[in-house]
Amino acid sequence: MNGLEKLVLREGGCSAEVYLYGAHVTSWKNAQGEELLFLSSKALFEPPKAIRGGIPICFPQFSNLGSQSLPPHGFAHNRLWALDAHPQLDPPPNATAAFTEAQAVEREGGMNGLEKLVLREGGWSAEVYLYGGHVSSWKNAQGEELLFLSSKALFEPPKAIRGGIPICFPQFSNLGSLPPHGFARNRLWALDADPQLDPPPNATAAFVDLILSPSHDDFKAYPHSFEYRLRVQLGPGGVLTLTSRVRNTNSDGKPFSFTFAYHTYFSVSDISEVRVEGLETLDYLDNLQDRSRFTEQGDAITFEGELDRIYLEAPRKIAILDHEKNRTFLVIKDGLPDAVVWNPWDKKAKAMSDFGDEEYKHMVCVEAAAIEDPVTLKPTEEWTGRLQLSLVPNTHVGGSLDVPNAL
Ligand SMILES: O=P(O)(O)OC[C@H]1O[C@@H](O)[C@H](O)[C@@H](O)[C@@H]1O
Repeated sequence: MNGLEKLVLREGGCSAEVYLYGAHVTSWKNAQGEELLFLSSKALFEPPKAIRGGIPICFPQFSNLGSQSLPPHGFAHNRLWALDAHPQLDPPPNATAAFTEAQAVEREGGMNGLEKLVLREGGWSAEVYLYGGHVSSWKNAQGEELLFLSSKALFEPPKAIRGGIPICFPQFSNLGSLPPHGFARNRLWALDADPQLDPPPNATAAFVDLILSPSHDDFKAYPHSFEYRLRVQLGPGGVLTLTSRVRNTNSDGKPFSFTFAYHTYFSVSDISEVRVEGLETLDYLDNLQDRSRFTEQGDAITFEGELDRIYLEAPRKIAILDHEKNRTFLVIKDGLPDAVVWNPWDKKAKAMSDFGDEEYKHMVCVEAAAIEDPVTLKPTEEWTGRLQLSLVPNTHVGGSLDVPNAL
């Protein structure tokens, strides 16, 4: 209500709602959806007024039984509470009980005061900025950063963050009238209080749900109503999963189309030692040659210069082998038929103000995407595009790297 943030707990068909304002439980429903708490139809969700109904917390004073200087029932019910990242209380013994993502998610001030969420799971961590719905960091249990983030990345809206996982939506590159890569990466997303998606079955996974709806200006440039929900989840073994759900909420009965990419920047030790496997023999559009169509000939993609290609109908799994680090990134994609591979090399690196001259040596973008056939949604239809990233050791077989087995 009134933009106040709430958390929704769900368990076995039952649900409860908790507002950060007042730490106020406002709803408790049985599996038949019947409300069990009273909430006045005239309740105001307007701080500093307390919410009439639900479970207000009277603290540090009940009624007027105390100091005259405290308001009746104290002040806890009129304050904005925060998610507690270190609750010093065990999770519920019943693993199916719902508890807030506060268990493993910390809300912190990031660069330039932009807010970020930190997910933690088994020593691994990931960071997500509300600005851009942008994953800026993914670290293993040894604290090594697995995503590339430029030392010159600007955290200055409306500039996109250079590195991590920018989201290209509703347009990839300049394939349309919108700014390059659309606008999702330059907007402030909100925490999604009602993600309409069950919590991960594994209760230990840390996750956060974000939502983006078009602003007035976005609507002028892209005249469609949509809800874009993004879940970022860090699961056991450090598996990082991004699930995007875009719904057409147009009331004019019109469909709309978009192109999309998870523009993932992987951190690699030396680009000239990197191989991308899984895209061999595919057709691709070469962005460096007016998007002309070619067929990949080599047995893996290696890098000796600038490369900027859209591989069409790419398989679900792609591997990025980092020879020097003896490790492989596995990219698993669903709902995303294409895959972009990009390295700017030296000249283009120098031309980018938010990218170090030599940094192209330590990054490669492999982007799960939907480009050649734009996604079209009729009103009420929803599209899901999922990206799953994991890290495995390289397997050497007779001197060559045997990734298909790992896949
Ligand atoms: O500088 P931007 O807008 O973040 O784009 C970076 C690159 O993104 C890639 O996805 C494109 O294929 C490239 O052509 C582009 O240069």
